[in-house]
Amino acid sequence: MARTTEPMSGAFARLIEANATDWQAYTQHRFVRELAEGTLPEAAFRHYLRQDYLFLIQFARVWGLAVYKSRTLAEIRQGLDSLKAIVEVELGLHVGYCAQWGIDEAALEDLSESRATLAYTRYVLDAGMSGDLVDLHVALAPCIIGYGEIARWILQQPFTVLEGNPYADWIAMYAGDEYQALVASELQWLDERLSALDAARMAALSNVFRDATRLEADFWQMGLDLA
Ligand SMILES: Cc1ncc(CN)c(N)n1
Repeated sequence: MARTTEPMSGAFARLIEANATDWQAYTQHRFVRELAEGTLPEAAFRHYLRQDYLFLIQFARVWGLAVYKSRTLAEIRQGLDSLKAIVEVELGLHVGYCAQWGIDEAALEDLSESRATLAYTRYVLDAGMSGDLVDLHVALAPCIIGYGEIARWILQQPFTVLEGNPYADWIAMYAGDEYQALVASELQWLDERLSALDAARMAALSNVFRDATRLEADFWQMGLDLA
């Protein structure tokens, strides 16, 4: 598990710096702190897990859109690999994990999306539809890179308790090497693309990043509120 949070230094870091307050409100949200302490009410976590299943389905559509928005074969492969990873691996793991929390697959099939899930997922789809592949990846960054940072942050906090913490598996999954490698490759992709852009384009992307970050924070809040 990754136990250090080295500060980011590439072009993507500029998006975080420009939206530091929103980024902190998301990555250090009360939901995250209570996960780390193991004090999060289980009903809140179950609600989050259910909605996250619906989130992942929409997330698969986002990668389908990324394939469509690709200009090169390498980009098509990247989108396709991510789409396959969600549909063939992540959703299966999520269903298995939900079962451990007493949520069976039939119950997942029956769910309807909360407003926070709708708002966030459709925002990302729209950012991709109306923009290009960079807009799409920037809208996804709070999701992909954010969870990696959250897991690393949790491991560094003095209040974090892993022993006997019902959420320890969840923390380990996002702090684990496999997820952290995904984060590193997404960061590299973004750093390469963003470093070539001018200030006006970066300012527009910063707004996309800010909105998606706020919608991630709302997703945590939705879990706390059981909304
Ligand atoms: C809402 C949300 N955001 C991010 C992730 C992790 N990619 C997730 N599973 N769910």
